[in-house]
This record gives sequence, C-alpha cells and structure tokens, in this order.
Amino acid sequence: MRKINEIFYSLQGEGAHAGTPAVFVRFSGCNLKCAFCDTSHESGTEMSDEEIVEEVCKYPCRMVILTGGEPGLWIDDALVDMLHKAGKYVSVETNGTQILPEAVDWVTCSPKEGTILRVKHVDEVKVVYLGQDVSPYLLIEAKEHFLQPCSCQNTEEVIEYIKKHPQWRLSLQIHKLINIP
Ligand SMILES: C[S@@+](CC[C@H](N)C(=O)[O-])C[C@H]1O[C@@H](n2cnc3c(N)ncnc32)[C@H](O)[C@@H]1O
Ligand SMILES: Nc1nc2[nH]cc(C(=O)O)c2c(=O)[nH]1
Ligand code: SF4
Ligand SMILES: [Mg+2]
Repeated sequence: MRKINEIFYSLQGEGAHAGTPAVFVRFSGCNLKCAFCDTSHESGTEMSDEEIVEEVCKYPCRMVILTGGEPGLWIDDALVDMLHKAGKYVSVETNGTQILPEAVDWVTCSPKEGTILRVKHVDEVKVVYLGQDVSPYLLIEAKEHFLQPCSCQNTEEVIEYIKKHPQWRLSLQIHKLINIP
C-alpha cells in the first residue's frame, strides 16, 4: 500500500512537457521542508498498486506524473512496471535526493540547496530560482535546464538572469496562470 495525497487529471504545467495532458499521482510525505513549497501533501489515503493504476486508467492520456511530496521515497519497480503494462509513460518529479527505479521514462529533477543528489539519470533539471547560485546545477547532465519563478512572483528577475546566462530556459507554472490544477 502507498499513501496517496491526490490523483488528478490536468496538463503538465512545467518544464519541457508543459501543455501535455497527464494524470498526476501525488504521494504523501517528503524528506525536505522547502520554505517555498507550494504543495500540502501530508494528508493521504492508503491505496494498493491495483487501485492506483485503476484510478490512473480512468483518464485517456498516456502520461502519468508521479509527484508529491517526494515520490523517490515511495516508488519502486513494481509500480512503474504495472503502469507500463497499462500502456502509460511514467514521468517523475523529484528533488533528486533518492535513487529512482531505472525503468522510469522521464525524470524531472528539481535540486534544492544544501542537499546531496543521488538520482542517477536526469532528463530535465528545473530549479526554483530565488537568487541563489544556480551555476553548479548546469553540471547535471540533462536534455534541458530550466529556471522556474517561485509561485509566479519573480518572473522578471528570472528572465533577466536567463538573458545573461542563456544555457537556461524559462519554465512558467502555466497551470497557475490559467487557473487549472
Ligand atoms: C511540489 S514538488 C514535488 C516533487 C519533488 N518533491 C520536488 O521538489 O521536485 C513539484 C515541483 O514544484 C516545484 N515547486 C515547489 N514549490 C514551488 C513554488 N512555490 N514555486 C515554483 N515551483 C515550486 C518543485 O521545485 C518541483 O519542481
Ligand atoms: N498542472 C500541474 N503541473 C505540474 N507539474 C508539476 C507539478 C507538481 O506539483 O509536481 C504540477 C502540478 O501540481 N500541476
Ligand atoms: S522537496 Fe518538493 S515536495 Fe518536498 S518540500 Fe521541497 S518542493 Fe515541497
Ligand atoms: Mg505543483
């Protein structure tokens, strides 16, 4: 059984897949307590993998986004295999502190200051920008490196930084701009 905070159908709002319809599976619980975290994930219901997959399959899209909380604490090969057998593409939103199942199709790593990265394979890096030194995160091998404004509040600052450091791309949280989950 796994503790699930919510399962909902929306569009990926962030990063390289922004705009793609996806079912979000939000796991309860995290190993970090980021002051800026925009998600209350502590409450949850225990669900079996069969129940999780059944709920996911109520929606017609292929992409499933495992998030939280920190999904890296809670997911394993068995769940990823079951989602694959149901025909799904499995994407994970992680803070990067945990080793993930290798079969995951897409890893979005959002590293946090003062943590040690244990994730082995990263497809995109997506840093919440608050004026910190983000240059070390360019050394993480990935297809794309995104900076994301914090709660859409410092977009100008992020744009100015990216124009000076064009290795980065802007990730807007479009779901917050268009008021969808
Ligand atoms: C709620 S976290 C859950 C997954 C994982 N714990 C992590 O931090 O990547 C999902 C994404 O939202 C980002 N995020 C959290 N709070 C934010 C905020 N206030 N503004 C912008 N992005 C935020 C995180 O950095 C992460 O990329
Ligand atoms: N629409 C939408 N896109 C998202 N991308 C990552 C999210 C997350 O909380 O992990 C998220 C979210 O909460 N909503
Ligand atoms: S690691 Fe992710 S879920 Fe955990 S507190 Fe930070 S932003 Fe929130
Ligand atoms: Mg979110």
